[in-house]
Amino acid sequence: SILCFPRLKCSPSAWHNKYPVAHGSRQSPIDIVPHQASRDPNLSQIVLNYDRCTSINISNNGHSVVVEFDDTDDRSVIQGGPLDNPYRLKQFHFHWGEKGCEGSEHTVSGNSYASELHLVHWNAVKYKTFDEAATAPDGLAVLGIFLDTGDDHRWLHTITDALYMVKFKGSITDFKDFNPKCLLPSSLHYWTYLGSLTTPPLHESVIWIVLKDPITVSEKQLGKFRMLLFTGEEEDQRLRMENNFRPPQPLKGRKVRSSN
Ligand SMILES: COc1ccc(CNS(=O)(=O)c2ccc(S(N)(=O)=O)s2)cc1
Ligand SMILES: [Zn+2]
Repeated sequence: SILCFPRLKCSPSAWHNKYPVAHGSRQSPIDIVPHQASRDPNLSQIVLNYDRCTSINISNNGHSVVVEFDDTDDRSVIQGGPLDNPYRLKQFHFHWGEKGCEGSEHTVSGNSYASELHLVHWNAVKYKTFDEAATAPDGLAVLGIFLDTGDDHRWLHTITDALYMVKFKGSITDFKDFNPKCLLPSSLHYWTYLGSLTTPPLHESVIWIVLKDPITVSEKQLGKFRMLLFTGEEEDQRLRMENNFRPPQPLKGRKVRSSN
């Protein structure tokens, strides 16, 4: 369909043609309505053990900018909360808009944030590889963090300073010694629900943990993400990477739980 014309980006509303699960029963993102979320006293706090994490590289995959980690052992994991065992950190990436009032994937009572950071983890206790976990109902745990605009974020410059190196789709460069702990808000209070990847292949394999409190970054810092391109160096068309967020999907009876 025209919505998937090779030169144009394939829009979310057309994804169902190639990925019928796009109309599935546990798709992400969703609109989170705080007072409709059920406080669950059995939900413990989430624990992030990122102290020995090993970042490897930063790349532009044509959808977002991605920082990948060494996930060959349990050196950096998320556990607790809704998770039955530790999940290994594999990568983090961002979603953002073309202006500050939209860009996040999850919304809160219909309101968008300027951007959303996703830290992707996989269940290496139950599954042998990330790809196997990515197709299992409890295979992935993605920690979502909202980005609000305001003052400069004191550590985000380590990422935004590297973005010029990965301007084009398919570019990649070393990115060592980055600990994502510096991108966390002060509170780890969260909402959690069962969902999916928000980009194709849209696998319904994600336990979502969305932090209630946003971090603050400046418009200037966010603007640097918008100088990335969806297109490769060899392509004649230059499409700026922005609005790489999927809109909220039907809840279809799912329950959103809230930590205390
Ligand atoms: C088996 O083949 C596969 C398996 C898995 C993927 C995507 N995996 S991924 O971690 O890059 C993510 C994509 C979107 C993410 S979001 N916005 O929901 O956090 S995470 C691709 C091919
Ligand atoms: Zn994402």
